[in-house]
Amino acid sequence: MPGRTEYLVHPDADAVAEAIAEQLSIRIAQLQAEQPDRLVQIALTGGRIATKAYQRLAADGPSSPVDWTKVALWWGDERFVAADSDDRNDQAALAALVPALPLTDTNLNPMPADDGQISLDEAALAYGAELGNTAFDICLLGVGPDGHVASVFPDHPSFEVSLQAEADTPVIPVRDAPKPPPLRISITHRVINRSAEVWFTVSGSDKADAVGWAVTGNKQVPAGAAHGTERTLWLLDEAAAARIPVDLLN
Ligand SMILES: O=C(O)[C@H](O)[C@@H](O)[C@H](O)[C@H](O)COP(=O)(O)O
Repeated sequence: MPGRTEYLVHPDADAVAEAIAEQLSIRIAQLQAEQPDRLVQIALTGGRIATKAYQRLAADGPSSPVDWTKVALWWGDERFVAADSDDRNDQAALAALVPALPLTDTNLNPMPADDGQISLDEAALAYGAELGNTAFDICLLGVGPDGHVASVFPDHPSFEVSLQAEADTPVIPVRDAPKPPPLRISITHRVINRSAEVWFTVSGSDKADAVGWAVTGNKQVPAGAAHGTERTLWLLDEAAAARIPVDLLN
């Protein structure tokens, strides 16, 4: 069952990135205070706004209220390219966070890269096995202008497969993605929707239609079919929030 939905609208993209970083610090620290004996499970997203938020978290560094040694970082999707490719979603996050925070390999769960040995299908299966039944405390999701989340695209086989994913295939290979590069690995709606909290991170007027569709329950867009079991939080700038019905914002 979907939990409550909340909206935090900020003037511009920089303010949204600040808010994502601040909200993450607060919520992770809260979870750690409540349950000190376990790792807090976070799924990261690629995208410009999330990257700015990671840089902000890194800048907070030692003054952060979060015990980063007790956080597990996952990725919601990845471009199936070489490990050192700038095209990978994890590169920006790792470049910002790892030098600044006490994160070691035990905290990091990047998706497999195309090393010329592992196939796309094997990579998706391997990540699914690593993930197992993990339910994210927070699953961050960027949103494309078409309403895609992770690497699940509208009017594309990935969406149907994502909605129908079985427990033993929580992570899927994606081919012919409409946004390059064409080969990708993605968590499915099964995984997204078992997260306690799903946080959408969105900025820019080109996202306004997609946001409007998603928040009014349009199940034809991947973002509209994604929600947290406890909370779905939209972190947006005013331009991206332009088509959210006023009564939802109040
Ligand atoms: O794998 C990708 O191609 C990106 O990660 C992509 O899915 C991104 O998350 C959204 O398009 C939002 O990106 P922006 O925040 O940059 O608009």
